[in-house]
Amino acid sequence: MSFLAIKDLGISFGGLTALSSVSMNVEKGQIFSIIGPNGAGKTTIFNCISGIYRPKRGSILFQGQEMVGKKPYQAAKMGIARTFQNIELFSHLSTMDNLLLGRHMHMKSGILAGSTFLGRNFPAAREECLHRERVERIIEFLEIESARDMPVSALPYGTRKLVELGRALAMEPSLLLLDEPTAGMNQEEKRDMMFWIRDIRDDFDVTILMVEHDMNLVMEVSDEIFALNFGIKLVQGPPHVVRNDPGVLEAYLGRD
Ligand SMILES: Nc1ncnc2c1ncn2[C@@H]1O[C@H](COP(=O)(O)OP(=O)(O)OP(=O)(O)O)[C@@H](O)[C@H]1O
Repeated sequence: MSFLAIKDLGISFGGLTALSSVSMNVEKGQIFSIIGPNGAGKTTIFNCISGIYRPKRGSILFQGQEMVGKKPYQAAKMGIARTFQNIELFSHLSTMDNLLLGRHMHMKSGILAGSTFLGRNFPAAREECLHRERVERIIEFLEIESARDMPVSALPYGTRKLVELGRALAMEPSLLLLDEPTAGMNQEEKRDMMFWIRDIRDDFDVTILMVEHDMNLVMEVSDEIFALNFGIKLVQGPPHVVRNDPGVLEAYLGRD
């Protein structure tokens, strides 16, 4: 059974069919990209997987469990974390605090209890230390030490993207959904992001599902690619197959 098996997924908004009978299989440990022109339905697939949208038809089996009907917090508890097209962080809080919030669902005693007990022997304080250690590891891994205590609002855009990625990692997901991880980045930041994505898969033992417009990055980093247009599957396959698919070429370059 596939790690993530999407079958016959369909959803409409008013008269607009955003996804029409979409099926795809993602295997454990893959870097799997979803591509397609603007409005093709890519983010809608993410929203269905993470419980933000409830599809009208079809099923989404994640490690054998049905996700359709689950709420976003349930998807998170089951090991699905995501980043957003437009960065979603608490901009007045520090990098550290944003990442600690990512650990929230693993906390037994809550952030407040952990940070208000002074004695290190209180269970809540001990737990808080463990969470901070985990977060420190992620900060080190993403090389954002200099941003640790700064409010997110004061950070450059590329660093904020990394903080959002760090917060998703802090949730210890087994499936990470990255929605346009390099949007708004310069070439150097994009290259760095490509290495992060590979390293994250390898070091954090996480399967990565990514929506991305930068075709160079997609072709270089993906094990498997799913292309769609107008909510309809064009092709699924490894980069060399998708790159040469006539339907994909037409969707991106036009008929002529
Ligand atoms: N909540 C919603 N209400 C109405 N229409 C929606 C909603 N969510 C998505 N759509 C529509 O569904 C279609 C697919 O949108 P989606 O955001 O999934 O596209 P996308 O492939 O991610 O596009 P982009 O690359 O521009 O982000 C679009 O026509 C969009 O306007």
